[in-house]
Amino acid sequence: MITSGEDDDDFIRTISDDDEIIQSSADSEDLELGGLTKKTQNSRKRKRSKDQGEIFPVATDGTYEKNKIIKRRKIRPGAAAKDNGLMEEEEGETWTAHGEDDGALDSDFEFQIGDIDNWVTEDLDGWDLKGNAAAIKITALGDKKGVDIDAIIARRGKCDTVVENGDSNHTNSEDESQRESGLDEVTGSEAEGRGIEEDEDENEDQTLDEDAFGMGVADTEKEEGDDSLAEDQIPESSSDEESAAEPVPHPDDLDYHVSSADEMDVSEEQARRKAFFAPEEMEITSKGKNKNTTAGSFQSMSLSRPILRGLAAMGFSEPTPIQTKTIPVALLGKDVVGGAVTGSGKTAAFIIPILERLLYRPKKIPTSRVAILMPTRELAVQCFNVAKKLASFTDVTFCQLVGGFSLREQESVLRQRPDVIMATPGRFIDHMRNSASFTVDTLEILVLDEADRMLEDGFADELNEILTTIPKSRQTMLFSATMTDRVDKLIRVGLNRPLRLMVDARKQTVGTLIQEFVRLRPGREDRRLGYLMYLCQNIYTDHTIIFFRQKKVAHRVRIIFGLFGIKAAELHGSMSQEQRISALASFRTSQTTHLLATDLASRGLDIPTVTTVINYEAPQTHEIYLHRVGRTARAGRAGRACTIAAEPDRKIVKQAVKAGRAQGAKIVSRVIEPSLADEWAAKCAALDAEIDSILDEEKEEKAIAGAEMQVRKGENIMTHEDEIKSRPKRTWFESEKEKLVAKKKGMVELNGAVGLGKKIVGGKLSHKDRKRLDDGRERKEGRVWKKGRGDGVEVGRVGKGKGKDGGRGGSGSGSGRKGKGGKEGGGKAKKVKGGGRR
Ligand SMILES: Nc1ncnc2c1ncn2[C@@H]1O[C@H](COP(=O)(O)OP(=O)(O)OP(=O)(O)O)[C@@H](O)[C@H]1O
Repeated sequence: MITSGEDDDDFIRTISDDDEIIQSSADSEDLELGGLTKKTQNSRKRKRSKDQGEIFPVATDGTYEKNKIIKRRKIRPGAAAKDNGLMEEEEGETWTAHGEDDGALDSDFEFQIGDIDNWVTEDLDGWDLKGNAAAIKITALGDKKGVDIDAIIARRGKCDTVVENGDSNHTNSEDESQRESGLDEVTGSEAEGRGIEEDEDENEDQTLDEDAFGMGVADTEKEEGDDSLAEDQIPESSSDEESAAEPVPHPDDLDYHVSSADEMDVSEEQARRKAFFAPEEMEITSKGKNKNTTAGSFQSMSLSRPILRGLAAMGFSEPTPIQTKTIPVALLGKDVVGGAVTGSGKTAAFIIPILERLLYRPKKIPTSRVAILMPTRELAVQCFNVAKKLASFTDVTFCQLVGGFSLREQESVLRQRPDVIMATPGRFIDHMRNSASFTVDTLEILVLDEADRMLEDGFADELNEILTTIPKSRQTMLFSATMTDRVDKLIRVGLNRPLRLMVDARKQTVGTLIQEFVRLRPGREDRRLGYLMYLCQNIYTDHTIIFFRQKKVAHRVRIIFGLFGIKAAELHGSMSQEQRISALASFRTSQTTHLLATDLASRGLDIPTVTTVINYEAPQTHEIYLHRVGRTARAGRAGRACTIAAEPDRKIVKQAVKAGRAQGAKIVSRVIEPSLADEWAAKCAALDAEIDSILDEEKEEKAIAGAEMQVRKGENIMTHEDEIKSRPKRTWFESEKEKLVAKKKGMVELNGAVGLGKKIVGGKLSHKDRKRLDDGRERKEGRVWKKGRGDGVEVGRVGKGKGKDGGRGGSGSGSGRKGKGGKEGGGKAKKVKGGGRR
């Protein structure tokens, strides 16, 4: 609806602004579009088109219920950036303190990636959903591959290592029979023979409760004492540089921990939520039935033919429950908060309506209209590929802005104004502030995927910055498998009366997942590796992700796997972006059988072939446990999660078992004969010296590679000195100190003060923080102009006068962003909206 006569040419309110749906027929000649007749609309449309304005309709059931006409876009002249192919090189990565982002959100981290095309990464990552190995062209990744640990292992293996490979050459059918034979060998809970105990009937439950570790969830008093003991042990048992923070109950776990006082808070919180969300709050079951809406097929959603063809190409015949709920609402342009268990199709739930809406965009002038933010580079790449596939029969264009890839290549892609931008928040802000070719003024849809993870990483300020900079007339959709209080705060700041669409919100793992626990009795904690080796050599011999709390341990175990001839890949933040992509690709295509990962891989990764997740130790929180085990049993497939648990893991195991039982999940206890684990532990221990030599060799190779990189960097600087000096300094929206404070705050909220104290005292600055501090020093030396809101204000925490909801107040003044040519810009003073968003 047009707000006023004067600005009708500028702005027509969206359906989300007044929540009013105008039912109309597409066939009607006098169709009302936002209060105008079609005829009038068309004439306005032509006028706007002339004026470079845009219309982005909100459609549902094949009809436009209301057109959303956004503010006339002020096209920023494309900067005449000269891309001389120079890339800023980074120092080699080092092991960083625990709790670091694993590099996932490091906007500063940049690699030269050779031939990689940021537009089309299908060749790059080969995440072909059918697992087509031929589609993978990892070799095109350029020369910054990092040190090849496999080559070192192979080289040393030839010289002086002889490792008996045990039973590593199992076929799949052998694995299956091994798993089944375990089931046959149920020996009762007291026995320590190999086998599995099924948690099937009441009596057996009791036996498990008494004996199996973590299963006695009813025995609260006793276990309360045990827990405190376990907590005491945590700092001891994980005291290296990446020591893990003490587990504390997550807000999501409140169901299991609330005291009566807490219950009051919960009900208050529920009341607040009720007041905030749109009244149509919907909860449905996994069967897709809901009294508020009609469950339907994709066809009944009246999606356009190109979208239906894309769905068919993906093999999606019926929508999943979260898709059934989300797509019709998102097509209306409404804000959405979506929650559903892992692997339930949340990605397509927001991609499909976005594509449908984009089909009707004006095409004359390319415009970036959609931004999708997600916590890790891997997820952005994965989402990019899903979207590309779904859009195969459309002309919608995409790009990805993720850390680890060339800023300048991304800038040149942005200049082509792709319709959809998939990004990690850090890199998105970097471009938002520093790339002349990018403006967020035209964005109409914002998606925050895995929002809770983005907040955990201390990126609340970044998200706030984004939410308060993108036009508030946008549609915002937020998704996560878990909802936390921090997510709720974000929702209040960034969303407008969202519809809350929850699917099986209380069932926290999928029904097709079997959860196994292997108990390490007190005194046997140091045999953990032996148990893992036994499992991976005999039971879970392929398609298995193993999660570690510490990168260092993952890497060491990776070497051990290599020495025993197990084809394994690792994935964590101490690897270069190319190594990460290559590792994932090899695992996706079964070139490697095991993926050894940190929690970098715990969220969102969708690898349909994963049959097993092993937790080398329990994660810090129940919430992370849910995400980890959610890497298997996806989209209705079967899967197993096997957690190796010792005393320090008791609390998380207890929560997992209690939650699992509450939802009727299958929980089993696997008993492994101690002598078998001891045997493997001894074999591994015998390799200690060899592993240390391999690590030394790797260190040396890294040092050489680092030195070579510095030489190349020096040469580049000498050759292109003038151009480099003429580049405007990149800016950041908050000071380094503020950034560190925000990060610490995020950690406190997630892990409690104990974990934080350890990290600050013992931890060292991450590469990212170091670089930011360096940048800060540089900025102090010279006057640097920043782009965007508040143009002309010196770098720092500018315009942070927040409204009630965290929106930004104040007004920008002046102008002057240094253009690519190095000239101080004389751009127009830009009006900055006062008050918070909603
Ligand atoms: N309608 C559908 N029919 C069949 N398969 C589907 C459908 N929608 C999605 N899938 C498949 O389900 C799997 C999981 O989807 P997706 O990765 O979007 O889950 P998710 O809910 O985002 O999980 P997570 O919370 O772990 O990120 C993917 O392999 C996807 O191809």
